[in-house]
This record gives sequence, C-alpha cells and structure tokens, in this order.
Amino acid sequence: MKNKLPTSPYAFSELLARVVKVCVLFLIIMSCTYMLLGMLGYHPKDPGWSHLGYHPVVSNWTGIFGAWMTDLLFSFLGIAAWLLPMIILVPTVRFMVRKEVSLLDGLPFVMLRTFGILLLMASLCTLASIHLSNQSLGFPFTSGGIVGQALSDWMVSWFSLLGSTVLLVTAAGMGCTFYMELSWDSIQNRLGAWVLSTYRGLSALLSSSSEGNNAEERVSERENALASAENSTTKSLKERIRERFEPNFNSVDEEHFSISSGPSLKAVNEESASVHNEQAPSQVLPREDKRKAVPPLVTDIVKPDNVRQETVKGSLPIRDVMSEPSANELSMPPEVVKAQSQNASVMQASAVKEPKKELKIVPLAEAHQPIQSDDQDNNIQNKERRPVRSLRKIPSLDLLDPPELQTDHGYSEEELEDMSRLLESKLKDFGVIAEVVEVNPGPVITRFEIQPAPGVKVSKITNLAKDLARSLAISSVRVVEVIPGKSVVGIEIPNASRQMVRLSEVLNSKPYNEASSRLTLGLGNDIAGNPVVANLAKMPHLLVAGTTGSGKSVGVNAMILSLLFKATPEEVRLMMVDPKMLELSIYEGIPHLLTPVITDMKEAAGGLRWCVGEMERRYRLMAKMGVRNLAGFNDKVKAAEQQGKPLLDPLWNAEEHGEPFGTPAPALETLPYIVVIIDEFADMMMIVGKKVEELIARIAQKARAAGIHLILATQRPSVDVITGLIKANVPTRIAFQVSSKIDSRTILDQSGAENLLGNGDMLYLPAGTSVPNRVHGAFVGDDEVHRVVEAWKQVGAPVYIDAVLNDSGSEGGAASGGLFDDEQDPLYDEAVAFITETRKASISSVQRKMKIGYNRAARMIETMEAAGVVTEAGSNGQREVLAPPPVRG
Ligand SMILES: Nc1ncnc2c1ncn2[C@@H]1O[C@H](COP(=O)(O)OP(=O)(O)OP(=O)(O)O)[C@@H](O)[C@H]1O
Repeated sequence: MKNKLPTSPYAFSELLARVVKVCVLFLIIMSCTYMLLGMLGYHPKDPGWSHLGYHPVVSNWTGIFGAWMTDLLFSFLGIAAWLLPMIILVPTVRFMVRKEVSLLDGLPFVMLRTFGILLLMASLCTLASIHLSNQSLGFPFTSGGIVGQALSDWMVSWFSLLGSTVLLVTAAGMGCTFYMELSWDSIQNRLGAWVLSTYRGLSALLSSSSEGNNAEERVSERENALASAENSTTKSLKERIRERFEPNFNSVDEEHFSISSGPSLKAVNEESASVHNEQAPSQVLPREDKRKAVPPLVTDIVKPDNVRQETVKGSLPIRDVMSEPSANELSMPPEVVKAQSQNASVMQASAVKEPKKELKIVPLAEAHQPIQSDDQDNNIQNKERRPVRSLRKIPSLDLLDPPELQTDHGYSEEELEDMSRLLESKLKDFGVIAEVVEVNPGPVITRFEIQPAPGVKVSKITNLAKDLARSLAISSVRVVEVIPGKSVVGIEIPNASRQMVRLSEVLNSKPYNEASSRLTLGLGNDIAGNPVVANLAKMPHLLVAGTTGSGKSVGVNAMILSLLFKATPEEVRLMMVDPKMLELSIYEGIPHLLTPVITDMKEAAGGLRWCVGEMERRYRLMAKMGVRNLAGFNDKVKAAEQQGKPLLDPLWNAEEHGEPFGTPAPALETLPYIVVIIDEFADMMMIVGKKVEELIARIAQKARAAGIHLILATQRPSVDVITGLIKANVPTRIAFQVSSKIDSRTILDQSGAENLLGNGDMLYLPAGTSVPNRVHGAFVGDDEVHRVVEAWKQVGAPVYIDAVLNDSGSEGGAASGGLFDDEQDPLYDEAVAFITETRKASISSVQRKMKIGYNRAARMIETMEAAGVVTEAGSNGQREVLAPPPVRG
C-alpha cells in the first residue's frame, strides 16, 4: 500500500489547506483576467455605476457585471485602474507559491505591500488628474478618477502645480519601493546594462555600415566578444551551481539561476532555504531568519581561497570569475554581487578572448639606428691623407674620471609587459586606441613603440604627453612622432634609475677616436647607449639652449674638452666669451686661447669684429691660392713645406708693413680653426645691442670655409635672443630641457624639449634635418676640467693676438650702439684723405698708417663704404676707391 491517503486529521487539514490555496490562487488569477478583459471591452455608453447607460444592449464583452465593475474602477481610479489586475496578481502569486509561510508570518509583508499599493495608486491617479486630459480617454470623471480629482484639487491648492508634481513623483517612487521591495541599485544596474547593450548594438550597426572606420569596428567587435564571453562565463558558472544543486533542485526553474540577469543569489538563497524548510517543516522561519539561515548552506560550496588576485592591465587587481563567490559576496546584496561578477567576467573574458600576445622586447641597442657622425663618411679618405693624432703631445684621456660600473639592469620582462598594458589602457582612457608592438629598453629611457588604430592622429598622442606622464605617475613622457623606417609612434618613458654618461666613455669610443676632424665634439650617448659625436666643421655653427640647471654648462664643457683632446693650439684656437665670469674662466691660460677669456661685452663685440676681419683676410688668401676651404689651404701649405718650397704670402705688401720696398714676403703658415664660444649670448645681445646680431650673422654666413665656427649658448630661448637672423644662420641646434613648448619651438622649430629629463638630457638637431635625436649628455665635473686645463698649461702658454681686443677699449659708444657707425672718429677724416690719396682701401694699411687697432680701422672702411668713398669688398676682398683724391691747397 504505497500510496496511502492520509488518515490522520492533521494530514487531512494539511491537504485541504493546500487545495484551498490552489483554488484561491486560481480564482484570483481568473478574476484579474476578467477585470482586464472588462477594461479592454470598456465602452463609455454602457450602463454603469456612474450613469444609467444609453445602449439598449451592453457592448462590454464581459457583460453587464463587467461593464459596471469597469465603470466603477475608471470612475474612482481613472487610468490608474489599468494597474490593478497586475497589482493584485503579482503579490498573490508570490504569496501562494511560497507555501510554507503562514498568513500570520507573511502579514507584515502584506501590510507593507498594501501600503505601497495605496501610495502608488493614489499618487498615479493624482498625477494623471493634474497632467492628463480626459478628452481622448473618455473616463466617467477625470483621467485620474474621483480619487485623483479630489487629491489633485487639494494638493494644487497647497503645493502649486510644480510642487505637487514633485511630491507625487516622490510618493509614487516610495509606493513602488514598498510594493516591490525594490532595490534601486538593481534598477540602476538593469538600466545600465540596458543602456550598454543598446550602445553596443548601435555601435556595431554603425561600424558595420561605415567602411574604413575600423577603430570603432574593433572596439565594438571586442565589446561584443566580451559580452558573449561574459554570457558563456556566466553559463559555466550556472552549470556548476546546477551540478551542485541538481539532486535537490531538479524542478527549479532555470531562471532562478540567472547570475547575470536577475537576483540569482537571492533566488538560490530562497530555494535553498525552502530545502531546509522541507527537511524541517515544523521550523517555519520568518523571512529575515531565513536569510540568516542560508549562508551556512551556500558557504558550504564556497572556497574563498579560490579567489585569485591577478594583475592584468597594470596594477588593476582582477578577481578570477571562474572561482566561486566569496563569503564576503554572500553577505552583500545580490545586485552588488551581480555587478561585481559582471565586471569581473568582462575583464576575465577580455583576458580569455584576447590571449596575451608575446610582447616583442628588443633592447634599444639593437633597435636604434646610431646617429651617423658627420665625419664617418669621410673617414677612409681622410685617414689616408692626415694623421689621426697630432704629433704634438695631447694630454691623455686618463685625466677624465672613468665611467661608473652599471649595476642597474632596468625593468624586468614582466614589468615591461605590465607597463605596456598600462600604457595601452591609459591611452584608451584618453580616447586613443593603440597597441604596444615593441618595447625597447635603454640605459636612461625605455621606448614603447605603439601602433595607433587607423585614423588616430599622432598629434593627438603628442598633446597627451603631459597627461600620460601624470596618469602613469612619472616625471615626463616624450612622444616621438616619427621613428625613421617605421610606421609606429614612440613613447619614451624614463627608467626608474638613470645611468650617468661620463665624458671619458664617449671620448674613448671608436667614433671619437677615429674621427679625423680636429673639431670633433663628444656630445653623449644616444637612447640606445651608442656614443654620439658631431663634427663642428660640418655644423658649421651651433646653438645650445636650455633652461637654467638643465645641463648646458656641463654640455659646453664637454664640447670644449672634446676639442682639447683632439687638437693642438696650432690646429684649433679658441675665443671664449663669458659674461657671467663664471663658467669659462676656468680655461684661462690654456695655449689654445686667442685672447684671455672675454668677460667685458664691449671687448666681446671687438672680438667678433676681429673674426670678421680675419674671415675676410682668409678669403683673400684662399682666393689667391686657388683653394676652396681652410683644409685645402693648410694641405697646400704643408705639401709645399714638405717639398722644401714653402709658399710665400701672396698678400704681402712691404710698404704696408713699413718694410722697404722689395722686402721678400714671409712664408705662409698653416691656419688654425677658430672656435668662438659664447656662454651667455643673451647678455651680449642685451648689452651691445643689434650690432652683435649682425656680426654673428655675418660670421655665420661666410665663416665656414674660413674655418671660423660659433658655439652660442643661452638659457633664454626667447625670440628676442634667438632671432630669426640668428636662427637662419646657425643651423645646428641643441635643446636641453626647457620650460615650455614655445621655448622648444624657438630652438628646434618643434616641441619636445619641454619633455626632456634635465641633467644633460638633450635633443640634437643636425643642420638640414627636421627629426631631432635624443642624446643623454656626457657629464664632466669641474675637477676633470681643472685637470685637463692644468695639463695643457704645462704644454705651453697662450700666444694672444693683441689686435683682437687692443682698440676695443676706445670704442666708447659701444653700449649706445655707436660702436661702428660714427664718422665722428677724430681720425676718420685723416683716414679718408689717406685712402683717396694712396687709392688703396685696405684695412691693414689704415691700421698701420693711423696706428690703430684692426677693429677701428675696419669700422672706418665700412663707414667709408656707407658714405660711398670706397666700394664694397669684391670676391678677392679688394675695394676700389671711388672718391677723388683731396685737393692740396
Ligand atoms: N650630462 C649630465 N649627466 C648627469 N647630470 C648632469 C649632466 N649635466 C648636468 N648635470 C647635472 O645638472 C646640474 C646643472 O647642470 P649645469 O650647471 O650644466 O646647468 P646649466 O643649464 O648650465 O645651468 P645654469 O644656466 O644655471 O648654469 C649639474 O650640476 C649636474 O649635477
């Protein structure tokens, strides 16, 4: 007798209760359906509670009862009546299916919901009465019914139309919350999910329709992939929970387990609770207690240890969604758990969907093309022609401090991988879709080569340099727009610890040692650690600028020492101008100096003027010798010496030198290169004025062939110092760190120097190029400079050329701009008389005749040229005298 009917009164009453419950449920469902049909079939002319009716027959499908009932509902509630069937049905069904809860236990909840219903209905009726016209609706009274009408009249008189609306919407929200036991979090989540899916759908639609917009297409594809991966992840989690619960929950509806789309955990909790309850019906728990009772059951399947922290995309910790929910999560509201699991699954899915690509890590030493030294192409021919080292004793490079042992090995592969992902994600935050395709670690910086998505402008990335630096929490980021030979953009990020480049390292390198030019400068190392040397003879003039403390003076010192380790005083002579009386005074007394280090700006102008005169003399000499440059001239002189037939000075004029007519000309000697180094060139511009700019421009235009070169340094890279005239004539530039993009543009005609690291980090822009090379400047300390200076002083004392400065002191009006243009020189008239008489317009003859310095004589000749007394110098440097000789009375 397996299926015995219950015989005890307890068993019968239980059966009866169950049957009654089902019947009541059925009745309520049918009543609500009837109500709904009645409302659908409503006709205003049917008889009803509010009127007798005009139709002989009732039109409502539900008969006269239905017509009456509908009329009653619409009369009282207006449009809100439509909600009634739903409002009755939903809680009833919920109450009925939860079979274990007695009416008494559920009473507080019923009351709460009822209160919610009343609040919701009343506020909806009133809102409808206030804002909806009844004309098209045709309800017996108003669109909000009698209830709405009464409440709206009262509320508007007290709170005005706007105030009532605000209050009613609030009341409706509250009613809804009570009625549905609603969590606004969950609404927010659902709304968010809906907006997201709509956006995905739309963007997928748009991207598929617009060809060429591949960037968006990739995003939307990726997002869709993430979404599907998310679903699949959710599903697998679903399946795993199902496996756990299968024996107990065979009949439980699939949707109760929907982790990502509903209050899944809550459903699981409730269902788990009911399992407990079935095991002990006698222990019916109120709802709150049930919740407390659930965790032990569920924690039973949770392994909190499985929660794995993974660092993907930099420092973002992501929980592995494949692990089961943590105990913590179980105490959270289900919506929060859902949101977290969604986030985590999206991230996990991205990791699953996009398997980590092997990041290509190529050290800069291999990836970076070393900067070609100007001298290197000529090396082979030059080596045959000239000895690489001068016979004269040049101090040993041992005087310099040796390079330090490099102990830092930079970033590990893992760190580089993480940084790449972080960089990608930060770029994405700023709206730039790009992929790191290669990483090049170097000794000072690491370069990330990124491939931007099609359509991304490189200027957008450049403009993000500062924001990127901030968001990556590093001092600076430099964007390299063009990497020769590649289609990628470079992002240069400083290493945590920087390796110092020592001058000894650069000067001991092959490129410096093999360079034949006596004007080879060791600048530092490139980003890959290769030495960078440059030939000043090819530059042929150099402008160095950078903010104070950026490493300019150290850089200039490194250049001067490069010259001192390469050339003897016979090969290179130096003129140093140091308005600050600080930086270059250290070189006082070395044999290379043409004059003592110039600190007086008037003398500096005189020095420049001497250079102009020397330049013109050299041009004349070269013209006579039929050579095109100083190297050619020196070669010819040396060759003649070696053959035992020294060449005689072709410009020799015995009379001019006060020698008797017929005195043989002296033999020609090789001419040294002259390098003029001006440490703070802005000061000179300020003190002496425009004339300096003109002189510099004049030297810069012509001096290359004559072997005269300028190195101009300034800490004020403004347009009044680095003028258009100077920029046009000084084509090679070095920018150390500057404070703004504008300063960088003034120096290099492009931004970038504002993102340098300081401490000798520089951008070197060779003449005729537009892509600057980043160089980490060579460091040389003051004590090293001292040692080299002392060594040279031991070799010999300087032979100063007095003419360079000897008459500059008499140029009283220099500061006022009257340095070169006064006809008021007391000797001017005498000089004009002398020239027009002898018909020889030569500076040296005026110099000798008047017993004045070169500068003053040259100035007089120029004034005569301006006055039309003499012509301008021809290609051979000669001038014709135009004015007639003075009339002798
Ligand atoms: N190549 C380098 N490597 C490492 N550190 C350097 C380098 N060059 C300069 N520095 C550091 O920067 C400091 C400032 O350098 P320097 O005096 O050359 O700057 P500056 O631009 O000439 O400043 P100012 O215009 O005020 O004289 C130096 O004392 C040194 O510590």
